[in-house]
Amino acid sequence: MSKVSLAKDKIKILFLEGLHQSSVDTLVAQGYTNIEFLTTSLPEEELIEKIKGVHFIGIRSRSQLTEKVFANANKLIAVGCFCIGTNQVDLDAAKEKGIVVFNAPYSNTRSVAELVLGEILLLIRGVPEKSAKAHKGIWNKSATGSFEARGKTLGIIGYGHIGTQLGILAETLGMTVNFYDIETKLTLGNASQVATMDELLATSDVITLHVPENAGTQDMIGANQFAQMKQGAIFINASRGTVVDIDALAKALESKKLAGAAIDVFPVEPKSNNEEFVSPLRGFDNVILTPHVGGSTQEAQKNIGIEVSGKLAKYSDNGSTLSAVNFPEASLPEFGGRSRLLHIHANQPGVLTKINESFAKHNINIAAQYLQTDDKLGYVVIDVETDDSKLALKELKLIPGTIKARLLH
Ligand SMILES: NC(=O)c1ccc[n+]([C@@H]2O[C@H](COP(=O)([O-])OP(=O)(O)OC[C@H]3O[C@@H](n4cnc5c(N)ncnc54)[C@H](O)[C@@H]3O)[C@@H](O)[C@H]2O)c1
Ligand SMILES: O=C(O)[C@H](O)COP(=O)(O)O
Repeated sequence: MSKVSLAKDKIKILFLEGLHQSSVDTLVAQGYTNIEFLTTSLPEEELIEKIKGVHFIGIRSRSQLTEKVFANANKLIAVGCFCIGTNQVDLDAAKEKGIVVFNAPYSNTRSVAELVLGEILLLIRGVPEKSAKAHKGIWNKSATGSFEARGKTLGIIGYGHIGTQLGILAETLGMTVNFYDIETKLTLGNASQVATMDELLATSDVITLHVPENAGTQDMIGANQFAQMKQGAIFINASRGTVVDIDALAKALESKKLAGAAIDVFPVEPKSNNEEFVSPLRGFDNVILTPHVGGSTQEAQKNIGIEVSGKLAKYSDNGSTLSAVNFPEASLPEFGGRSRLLHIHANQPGVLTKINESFAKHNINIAAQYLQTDDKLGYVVIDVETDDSKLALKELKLIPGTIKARLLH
């Protein structure tokens, strides 16, 4: 058989944003050695040039994979988001081109929960302000505005992986944990779900956000919501910058409605460590500002590298799309001595029948076949004898509705 599948060392991989070394090691250990590694994100125009000819791209939260970028991604097979959030990727545009997107849904959960827990303890004691004063030579030994976390109420908005883990940790400090979520959630520990966000805002001593960025969460906390909070409440956002109206937050701090805040994410974030951080929140001594480092621990980054590179390698090696965020999920067995073909098509009636008719016509024996669909896409995986694979690929490409057809091996 002449070789029509791509050798592993010909598969071009582009990693942006300084991924952990484990991301590279995991792929190299599986034979994928053609990796370009950049430490920064790229502006759209540069990315458009750079992505041409790339088969796999790995990013974190800063790289914007827009429709325009995907339109120029002539060889792209899959995207690895080496983080939780996938809002930086136009998932529909990727899907329309048959490009699978993976992420790491849990690997940095604990790191964010620990950071927020630490911030709660520091803010409730007024430590950031006292520390800032001490640095200026001001000795402010006083218990005014300084409290224990024990017995206080933590209000969590978004009770998902991070929110639940934080809730458990906060309970060990003796905090009462309430949460608001648009879904009815199984509560962990002694947490209580409240019916409305207004109720949560009005009853919490500390409010922390753990929602994703989407149309429903855009500016969900603004002047109206700050007005409903308790006088002297503490506010934390380590979710996404677009969730909070940052000018309204600055006003709530200026007016002393809030006793303090910790903010890790911003509506506009510097593209690299060389760019200045500009924000109306600079200069408040009672505000902890961190440069989007909620998930930036050695443990999280190492695990994310192994997890997401592992998913990319598995998709490349055997077609598994398990835990893809924009694609029908298929968990597939190994294909032994045969060849495996992948066929991604628009989910319209009759595609599988046409494939099977075409293979029958050409006497291509199907050893195994798997089909997964969602509202837009159909994903068929077919194992055939290696001698038939080249013809099978040619026939697959002719099926109406085909978005991508590939021979894995
Ligand atoms: N600062 C960081 O470095 C960092 C690290 C990891 C994750 N994040 C952000 O944190 C977010 C949450 O992470 P997660 O793993 O807990 O996600 P998750 O998907 O497990 O949980 C999100 C929860 O928010 C709820 N939700 C969605 N819309 C809501 C709304 N309008 N009101 C109330 N609840 C709503 C969902 O039902 C879900 O329970 C991520 O989407 C990501 O953007 C930031
Ligand atoms: O979505 C996430 O996991 C966090 O926002 C972390 O993003 P980062 O990898 O860019 O730090």
